[in-house]
Amino acid sequence: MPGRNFVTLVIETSDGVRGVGDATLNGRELSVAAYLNDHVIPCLIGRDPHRIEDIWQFLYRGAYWRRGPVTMSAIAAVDTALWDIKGKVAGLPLYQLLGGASREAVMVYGHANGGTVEETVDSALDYQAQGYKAIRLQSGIPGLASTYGVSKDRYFYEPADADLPTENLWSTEKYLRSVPELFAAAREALGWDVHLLHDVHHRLTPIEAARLGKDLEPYRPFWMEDAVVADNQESFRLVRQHTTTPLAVGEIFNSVWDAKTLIQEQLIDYIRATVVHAGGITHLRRIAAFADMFNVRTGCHGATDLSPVTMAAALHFDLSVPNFGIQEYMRHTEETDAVFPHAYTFEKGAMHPGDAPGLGVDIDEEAAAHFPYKRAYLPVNRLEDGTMFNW
Ligand SMILES: O=C(O)C(=O)C[C@H](O)[C@H](O)CO
Ligand SMILES: [Mg+2]
Repeated sequence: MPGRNFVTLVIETSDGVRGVGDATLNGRELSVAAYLNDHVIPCLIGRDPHRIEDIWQFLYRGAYWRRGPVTMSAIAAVDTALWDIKGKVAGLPLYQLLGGASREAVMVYGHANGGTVEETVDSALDYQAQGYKAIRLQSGIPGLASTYGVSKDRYFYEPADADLPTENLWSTEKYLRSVPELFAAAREALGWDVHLLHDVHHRLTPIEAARLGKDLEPYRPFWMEDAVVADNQESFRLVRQHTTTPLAVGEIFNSVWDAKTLIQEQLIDYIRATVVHAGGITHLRRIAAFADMFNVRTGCHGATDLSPVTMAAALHFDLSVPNFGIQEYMRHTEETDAVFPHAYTFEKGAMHPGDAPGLGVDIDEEAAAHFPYKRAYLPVNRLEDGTMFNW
């Protein structure tokens, strides 16, 4: 694909109905492609495409080796393509099969970023002028050469940027000083009628995250995302004890088990698991239903490494699910949009999946063939003394 890699699965039934699914795992794309080609696709031939649940269980339980990003992204692609097929056969947009619309459209948040506070606020004003009701703020950190989330381009961001991983340097002290200043300046410039979000990208300890949450409270952020690494879900207890800043986590989760304690103990407010990395529509619905019992709302990951196929699937899910919170929206380039013609639309800070049967998105394989795979790694992060750190 232009500027980045996507793994797209196309399933065609014996009646000639075509479904598409996204299986992209940024920086590790070929592992999912191999899992699909070598282990999943042979099991699909000859099966009834309408038995979505049975096929999901077959691939999940049947593999014996459960979960993990590679397995769950591959299952997600199959599941998404099968829901697309079911919608097309029924002649209905997917959200109708999921229970129908629970709202008119879904609120999305855009990404404002810049090298300095001024640049980031300027970018946020631009998003506000475009009608966005929610904006994520990421700014360069004084004293650090480069930081995740801060793009060189105002609209398009692709962190998997090099043939071998780029190495960034990190300082928690410098970072913790800079974010409250950014939020203060943003509230001053943008006012209070817009939601402001921030992504910590797993870089704080629980007590550091607690401090940042408290420091941001006066600016009423919509959420603080990925405040700490969630491998140990209990870590969030400490953050939760100290701050009323809402917490979001889960873009790297691949099953409900990654979030069980977080949800059950109400340690988070938003679950960010999404279609492609969390087992497709079928499994994401299960996560959302569980979360709903504990007042946790959805906030699906929607960076550009999630293809327009995932974007469409997420929008159908978002429109139908009762406990929808917000949807991340990072627009794709025009070239990417041309390869994936789609029915979804953006208007006044909200999106709608459209009413085309199925997902309402397809891949133009001829156009895609002009953009061969090119290895691209996500960056890595080190502390200033050279210690490997979280990215
Ligand atoms: O969109 C976000 O919140 C991200 O953190 C983006 C991720 O870094 C990106 O999807 C990694 O591939
Ligand atoms: Mg994130």
